[in-house]
Amino acid sequence: MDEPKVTGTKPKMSSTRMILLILAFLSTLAVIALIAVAVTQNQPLPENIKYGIVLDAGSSHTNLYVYEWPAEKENDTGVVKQVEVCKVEGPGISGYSHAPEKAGPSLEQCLQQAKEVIPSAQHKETPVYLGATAGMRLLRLQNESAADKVLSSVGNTLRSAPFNFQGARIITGQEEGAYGWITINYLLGNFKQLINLLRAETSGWKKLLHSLKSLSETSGALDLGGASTQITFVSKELTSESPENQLYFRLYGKDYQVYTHSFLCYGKDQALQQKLARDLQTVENSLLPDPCFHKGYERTINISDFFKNPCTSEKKTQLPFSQLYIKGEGDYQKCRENIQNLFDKSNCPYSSCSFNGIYLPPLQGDFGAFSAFYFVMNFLNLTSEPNPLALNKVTSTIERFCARPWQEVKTAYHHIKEKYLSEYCFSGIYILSLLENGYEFTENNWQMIHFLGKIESSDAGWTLGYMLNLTNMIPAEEPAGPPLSHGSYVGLMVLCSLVLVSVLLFAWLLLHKPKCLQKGIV
Ligand SMILES: O=P(O)(O)OP(=O)(O)OP(=O)(O)OC[C@H]1O[C@@H](n2cnc3c(O)ncnc32)[C@H](O)[C@@H]1O
Ligand SMILES: [Ca+2]
Repeated sequence: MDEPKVTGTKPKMSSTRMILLILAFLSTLAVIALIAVAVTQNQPLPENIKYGIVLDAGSSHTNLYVYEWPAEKENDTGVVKQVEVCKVEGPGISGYSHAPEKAGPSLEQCLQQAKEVIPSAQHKETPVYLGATAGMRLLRLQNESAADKVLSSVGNTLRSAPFNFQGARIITGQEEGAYGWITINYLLGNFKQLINLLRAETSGWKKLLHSLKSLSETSGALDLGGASTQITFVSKELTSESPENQLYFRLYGKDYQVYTHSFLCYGKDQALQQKLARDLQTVENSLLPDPCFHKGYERTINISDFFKNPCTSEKKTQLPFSQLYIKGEGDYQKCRENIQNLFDKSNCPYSSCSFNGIYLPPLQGDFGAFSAFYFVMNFLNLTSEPNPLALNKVTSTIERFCARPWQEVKTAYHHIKEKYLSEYCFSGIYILSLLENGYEFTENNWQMIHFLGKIESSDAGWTLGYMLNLTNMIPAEEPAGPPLSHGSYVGLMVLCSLVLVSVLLFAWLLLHKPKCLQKGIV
């Protein structure tokens, strides 16, 4: 009698078990699908690269830079990098004042190079900017219409290139200083906030600690061009005495109070012109013994156009000769005394000054010194990092170099352009004088100066900061991003799924108490 009951319940039990088994199987499948979707959906997309071009039309020459960055990370810090630099043949654009129509065509070869680096599908959307610096500032002072013609010629050439032309203009000395400061701090990762560091998958503890140190610190910027020089740094003691030297930035959620000044005529070429103009005041005949050039070195200078330059015009004198013959003496001490006269320390209308009555708050923090600061110190082997050399070592090296006869120097460095080689002695002494007499660096804070040409693959200079600003790539506030990195996100998904499977399994075991387990428990 009992038998039918037994045979009646048995199939019912196994079908429930079957359903549960199917459910468990399906939920496992669902979890696997969930993980698969999470992994593939959040896979970093193949990188969409964007490009930008900036032409640095300096006084001595023009450089074209191509930058690239991943489109998705536009607002992150430190993602833009230089992928190409092209040196334009010939002089800087201000050197075309007598034939302005030739200024534009001089850029064509480098534009061609940019066309080859940037995929043609992206040419139209790639912005191109030209910023002219001190050479054009001087030309504008000397001959405004010539400066306009030069700018219009370069504008026409850039407009006819296949890129997105965004303008060709003379930037101010303030901009030049500020963008140089932005460039080096962006490249050094000094604008990085803690959240960015935690988000970055690649940053190890070492990197994290290094960046934590610099979280509250920025590096000052020292730029030495051919015609002007800039000093820019964050100063806590910045007063409102001289508003034209004050800048305020809010970058990535932090406020910066920055001091900047650009000294026109204090780039290394114009400083030499100024020095010669002073020498011409006292010269007795057309022969000038010059302690800033090597013994045995000779150079002839044409006097006719010499005083047309705004950097020398104040010193204009009538001379009974049209050519000046310079004869090198190679005397560090005499040259230093001669150059020191370029820095007028006699009058300061502010609480503290650098020179020529220009406000300078107390120097603060590290400084990155680039352009000719780097070219010259690098040639003299004085850029030693990470342990910068002491000031007395730097001075004695320059002194010894200047004392070497010109023939010996020429033979030792026959591969270096004679124009550069002949001026390293003057430039080395000028750099020391500018930093020590001008800005009052001493042996105590000299080692805060780091001479740098590049930071990773990018040249130190104002161009990157200029582009970052004009393309709105440096936000005022910290951009909101995903709270977790891709790796952490996938890990979390896997963990959640495993917990889910375990819970389901546990629930099933509780509901059904398989005999084997019951026995075990009993
Ligand atoms: O900023 P401005 O004043 O407009 O000038 P620039 O932009 O043309 O100035 P650079 O920094 O390019 O160069 C500064 C000076 O260094 C010189 N220079 C460039 N490369 C050099 C090298 O390898 N060795 C020595 N001097 C160099 C150049 O001729 C200038 O006199
Ligand atoms: Ca420059």
